[in-house]
Amino acid sequence: MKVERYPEREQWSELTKRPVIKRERLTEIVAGIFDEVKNNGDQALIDFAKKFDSAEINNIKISEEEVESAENLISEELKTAIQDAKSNITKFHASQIPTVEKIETTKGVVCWRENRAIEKVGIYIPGGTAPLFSTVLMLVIPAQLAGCKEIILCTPPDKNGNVNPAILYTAKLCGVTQIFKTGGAQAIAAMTFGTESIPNVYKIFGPGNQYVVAAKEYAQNYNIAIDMPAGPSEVLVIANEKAVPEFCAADLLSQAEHGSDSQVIFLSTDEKILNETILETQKQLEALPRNEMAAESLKNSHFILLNSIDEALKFSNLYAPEHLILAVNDFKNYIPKIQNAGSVFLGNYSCESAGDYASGTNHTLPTNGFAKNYSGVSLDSFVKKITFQNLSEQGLKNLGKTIEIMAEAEGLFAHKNAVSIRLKEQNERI
Ligand SMILES: NC(=O)c1ccc[n+]([C@@H]2O[C@H](COP(=O)([O-])OP(=O)(O)OC[C@H]3O[C@@H](n4cnc5c(N)ncnc54)[C@H](O)[C@@H]3O)[C@@H](O)[C@H]2O)c1
Ligand SMILES: N[C@H](CO)Cc1c[nH]c[nH+]1
Ligand SMILES: [Zn+2]
Repeated sequence: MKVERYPEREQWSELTKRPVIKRERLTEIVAGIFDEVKNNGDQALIDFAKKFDSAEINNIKISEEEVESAENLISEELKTAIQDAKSNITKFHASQIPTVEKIETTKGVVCWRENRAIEKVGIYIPGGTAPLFSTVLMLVIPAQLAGCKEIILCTPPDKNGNVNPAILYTAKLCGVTQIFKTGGAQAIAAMTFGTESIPNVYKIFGPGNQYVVAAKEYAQNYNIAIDMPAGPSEVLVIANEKAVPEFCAADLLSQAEHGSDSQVIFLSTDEKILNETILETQKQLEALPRNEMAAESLKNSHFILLNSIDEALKFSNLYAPEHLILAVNDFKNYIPKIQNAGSVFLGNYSCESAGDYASGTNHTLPTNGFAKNYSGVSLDSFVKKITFQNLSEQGLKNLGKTIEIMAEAEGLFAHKNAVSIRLKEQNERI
């Protein structure tokens, strides 16, 4: 845990660096895994499961019986919670279904856009440090609402060769039937090339560790689209004198526990709140079960005292956090100043876990500064938008001259002629 008081602006870029493995090293590892999967298909996935997950598996595809029996392995309480979360996530994402609007740009010239769902999509569900069945909801619900025809799901096996029953239950609840036991870069490679068991897809979605993120980036060399770089979790909390240190510490730890390469940042304008939050973070860390990861992650994390909330927001926009918590009472005044963030939590009661599980927003979000240029997953991520236009005879007459002049100026006479030939015909007919 590093503490900085009023750092100079020149120090800010150092303070916004994430603890990442060298990109060249990651690409080298991922390229090797892609080659193996391309050449050896399912056998490579079986070998990688042994190497990386310590799992002996024979079949990559999870059988219907395995999926069916998962329902009996989880509590009724958990099933109800998953269904509650599903309902909110569905409500929020259904509200993103666009309506088609036809626009007459010039009299007789009508343009519009229609959505078409991406036909084949691959969903990655992380399973290394925690079985993230909540991510199944976050990805399959918008895929189904968008109308994707084929949705396949890959997730790593545990060391007994099994997949957590909550992942299987949630997948079935959301209507996914093709589930495969493979994780990491090899799962991304399998969805890129296809194997004997796993179909290839057009777009790959889902968060994961640095290997998964690098693999998704690499998959783009093979004409595969991806949602975004959604890597190790991060949160930045901005707190003033009205913040509650216990709440801030709990939020910081909630993201720190995701992995040793997660990063949490605390910015405060109040020395007392800063000091109390540091103490509270230590105290809550000690009381946390399975706290090794959070303890490691806190070593990469910064607690920083700044002069004002405006200054904190400038820092935050430079950092571009996956999650931003504004633990200030007058948060409304600051919303317009937020430029770069994946998802924002306003006020003392908007804990980040709400967005992780059940408020309705999507938790698959850009990390590592990519909130500067990417959005989190939404219904839009699962659709392509096709533009349409219809020009009436009169419409082309109205716009034709403009097109002809521009085409001629670009030296593209065939373009010009496509208009002229029609207008000539029109004139001759009149
Ligand atoms: N940004 C987001 O939206 C978001 C959402 C949820 C989770 N996350 C993040 O997802 C990550 C999940 O990571 P995870 O590790 O728990 O699960 P994971 O499923 O992403 O990765 C596990 C896989 O990593 C591979 N792997 C592990 N060590 C390797 C090595 N040395 N070389 C090559 N491959 C290796 C293995 O194949 C293993 O199956 C966490 O960092 C979490 O913070 C991010
Ligand atoms: N915080 C993660 C995104 O960074 C999502 C998650 C899933 N389960 C718990 N948390
Ligand atoms: Zn989380």
